[in-house]
Amino acid sequence: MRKTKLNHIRQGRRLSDPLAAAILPPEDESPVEREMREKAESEAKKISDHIDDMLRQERNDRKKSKPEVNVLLLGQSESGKSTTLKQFQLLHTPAAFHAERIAWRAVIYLNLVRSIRRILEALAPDVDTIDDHDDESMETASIIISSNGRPPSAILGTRVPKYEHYRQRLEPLIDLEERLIRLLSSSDEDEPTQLGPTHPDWQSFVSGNENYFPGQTLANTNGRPSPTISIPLKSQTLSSAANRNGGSHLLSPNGGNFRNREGREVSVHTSNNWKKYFQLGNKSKSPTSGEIAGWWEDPDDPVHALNASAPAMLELWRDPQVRQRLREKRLRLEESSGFYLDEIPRITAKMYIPTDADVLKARLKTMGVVEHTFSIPSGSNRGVEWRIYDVGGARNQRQAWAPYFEDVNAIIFLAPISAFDQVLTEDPRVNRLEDSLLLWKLVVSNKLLAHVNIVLFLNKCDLLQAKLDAGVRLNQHMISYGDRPNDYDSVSKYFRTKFSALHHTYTPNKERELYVHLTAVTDTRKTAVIISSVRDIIIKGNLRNMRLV
Ligand SMILES: Nc1nc2c(ncn2[C@@H]2O[C@H](COP(=O)(O)OP(=O)(O)OP(=O)(O)O)[C@@H](O)[C@H]2O)c(=O)[nH]1
Ligand SMILES: [Mg+2]
Repeated sequence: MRKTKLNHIRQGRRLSDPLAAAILPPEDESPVEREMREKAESEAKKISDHIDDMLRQERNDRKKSKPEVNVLLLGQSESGKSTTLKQFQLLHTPAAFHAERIAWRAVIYLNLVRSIRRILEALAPDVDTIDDHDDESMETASIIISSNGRPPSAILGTRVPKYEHYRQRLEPLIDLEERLIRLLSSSDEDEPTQLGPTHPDWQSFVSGNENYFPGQTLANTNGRPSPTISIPLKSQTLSSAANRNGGSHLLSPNGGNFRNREGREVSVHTSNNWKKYFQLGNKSKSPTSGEIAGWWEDPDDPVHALNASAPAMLELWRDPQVRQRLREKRLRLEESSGFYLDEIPRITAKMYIPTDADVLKARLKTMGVVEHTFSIPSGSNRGVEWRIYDVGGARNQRQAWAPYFEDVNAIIFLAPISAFDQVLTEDPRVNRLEDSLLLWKLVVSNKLLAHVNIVLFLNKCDLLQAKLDAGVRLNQHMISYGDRPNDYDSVSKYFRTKFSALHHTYTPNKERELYVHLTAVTDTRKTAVIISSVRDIIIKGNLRNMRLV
């Protein structure tokens, strides 16, 4: 019966399907041969079914894989981009954020030491002979520029008789600053780029050459540079870094003079490398006893030098003549990392562990682009994979932004509106607010970004409020403000209108809705609320079109 059927098929197919005919069993197949053939066929089927299963699984996995949202944080340097990223981390990956808290200790120490150095620089008796505009180390100083370009009180002012006394007592901080920078930027054998003059573009980098682009010399994918961070550095530190690495002197040491005016920056990788030394666990084992010990038991830990200088720092900061001199020079340390000055005993304590707020305030300038990924579950269980890119905002960093424009879904643009009386560190001829407005115009008018959701954070509102309360008048810096009231509500409304008008005029997509928030991104509670509303806007607005929800 079977033989007849096979013959029938054989004859039929022989004419119509040569392939089927070729794989049919031979006509004179013996029972043993048939058994072997059927066994082989069954094996082959098992393998084939297994492959089908795998393909099906992959297809399902692909369907199940999380949709992605790419968010770009943009804005000038010190606008609060990295702080916003930290808030996202705190909200969505709190365990990782807390685990890293201890590593920020070094940055906080460095910020504090730097504030002390800036105070001493400001108190130096013949400081008035130096033009404030040349001071690149005044990274976040808020110096109000009078009509002749110099603070009026810089010429005459309170003398601080104890200056020399403070200078001598605080001299160990110079070495400490150098050490902290060295520890933070200690090179790793495995890293492709190391700190030091062996870098071919080192010279142009330290000289602030606009054409310097880290991505051209570091590992680079899709035109996207490797992330680096940069920490403030003063010249003698740089020259000792050069010495250590066997390179030539770029700047000669000046014997640790506090009045060194040539603040420079040096870049180090953000790839967790800088966190390594200060992470709990690295130094927590005693080399002799093998017992677990706190860093405070390690005599080499920088906390000891800092702790020893604490009484002098406190005395300096509490000296009414010092405060008066800072007021006269209109040096607003609270606008930079000066906030640690109010917490000297806590921060210099041997067992100090940074709080969330301390980490949010820690200032570490970004160079290149830092990426942070996390998942946010949505209504359907799949959730959405968020990628947040934090870029360097200084002028010579902005060329690194463009490669990220292609696949971005949303932009959070930060404009620090308290900066209306400040100038750019990288170009002291440019008012910070003017730069923000210009940058904003470039972003909103960009055709590549025409269909990207844009959220605007008018940031540093807390500092704006304090500044206006202190009597600083907006119309002295923006003539167009005229004689409108100088209070927070009127000023913030004015800025909101100004930024919105630019968007309205220059956007290539007239349908695009602009979302504006008045923010103080160091404030965790308020920022959490804003972030969750921003998330909804991004998901519902932009991503609906992409069928991600
Ligand atoms: N008081 C106050 N401080 C803020 C606010 N936003 C940021 N800061 C502080 O300002 C400093 C600069 O903030 P960052 O987040 O590092 O600025 P950035 O935009 O990342 O700067 P770059 O990396 O140079 O581009 C940090 O010390 C922050 O803690 C704010 O709304 N209020
Ligand atoms: Mg940053």
